[in-house]
Amino acid sequence: MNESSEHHANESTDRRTSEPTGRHATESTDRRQGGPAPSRAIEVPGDRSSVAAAVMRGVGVRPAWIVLGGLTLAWAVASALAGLPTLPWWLRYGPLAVSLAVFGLPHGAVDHLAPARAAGRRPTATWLLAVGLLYLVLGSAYGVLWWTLPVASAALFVALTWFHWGQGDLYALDALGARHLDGRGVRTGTVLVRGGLPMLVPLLAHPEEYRVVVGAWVALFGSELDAAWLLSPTVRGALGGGFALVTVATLLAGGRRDGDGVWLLDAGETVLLWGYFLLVPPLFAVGVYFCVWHSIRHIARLIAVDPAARTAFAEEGPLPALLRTGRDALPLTVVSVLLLLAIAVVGDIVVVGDVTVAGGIGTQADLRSAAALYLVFISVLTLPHVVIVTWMDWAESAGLARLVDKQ
Ligand SMILES: CC1=C(/C=C/C(C)=C/C=C/C(C)=C/C=O)C(C)(C)CCC1
Ligand SMILES: [Fe+2]
Repeated sequence: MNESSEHHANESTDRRTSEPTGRHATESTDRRQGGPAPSRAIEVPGDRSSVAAAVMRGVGVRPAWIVLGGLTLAWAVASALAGLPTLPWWLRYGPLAVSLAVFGLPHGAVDHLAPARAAGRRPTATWLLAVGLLYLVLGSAYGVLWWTLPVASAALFVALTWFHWGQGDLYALDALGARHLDGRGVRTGTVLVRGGLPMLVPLLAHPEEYRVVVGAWVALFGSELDAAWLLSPTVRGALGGGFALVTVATLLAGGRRDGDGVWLLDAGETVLLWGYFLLVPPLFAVGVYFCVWHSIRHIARLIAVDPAARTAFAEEGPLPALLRTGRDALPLTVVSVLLLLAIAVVGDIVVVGDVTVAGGIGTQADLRSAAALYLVFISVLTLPHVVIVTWMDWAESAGLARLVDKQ
């Protein structure tokens, strides 16, 4: 039996003995998805849902708490002692730069393998072709939209990220075995709250930086952002008050269903993220969150759906599992970075051979445009990525799928 068919057999064992994130897969799901005959199956240590929960806890949750909790605390102490600290430019843009190679961009660079694995199948050329086509069609459509309607495209990017990052956290809570999310209302609220924390809360406390960042996206296409109304204290106050109400209502609704350990974790994370995004300056805060929170949680999911990485985690621990997934992500991460560089050179954002590049990108304006180009590039990749992740939710009967399927 070659390596990949062996993995495939492992997967079928897991599918029969447990559920994707704990609950809904049955043998009939397996058959519907065309799983192979179970008789050749080889045991993976631990069933799929318990390994998935352990990966999510150890890889997805704990490091995120340490980093974001530490930063929030450090920021609170520093502001109390010395007034509001300002970040040097390299630190402000640092996390975004790091996300090009570590966790951030790579978390989407396994999209060509992940949907097949989530469905309990082996990725084949047909899967790769389908994912490639999806990226080509949706990515170019969004690229054209940026050229024609930059401001609407910027709004769509924030909305899409709100949805996608909320969807990611909902899945993570499911993987941890949440029982308090067993209802449509509380699940919708959770997507809204978890996505709104990184997308709305920075606007409440740091409107000017928010405007500058989004303004730089549309400026790439020769447009200007006229968002004075959105930045006014009245509008921000109303948005913040409304969002705080939704946050409290969602947590209370969950707590009434089941105030167990995962509910406590959910409430703790929600409070942590409120504090983090209120205190820490947006570009840095969102950059760190993107790498350490959203992306690592998705990577934990990627480990759990890949029989080989799951076995590596169960037998050898998190690092070998992360390395396996990292290896899967490497080729398309390299292709994406090269593509981004090519676009930057063609679009005159980064002038290769210029002294400003040799000594680090020169001015603040250059840096701002480079970061804007990177974020617009991410937005184009995010549209198909969201389709893939939503599809995975359905394949695993988790996350968003349980919002629609279940009351
Ligand atoms: C940087 C930044 C923003 C938006 C970032 C976005 C929208 C990032 C999306 C990343 C995605 C979708 C990654 C893939 O999963 C804000 C909040 C507008 C203002 C503050 C700084
Ligand atoms: Fe993602």
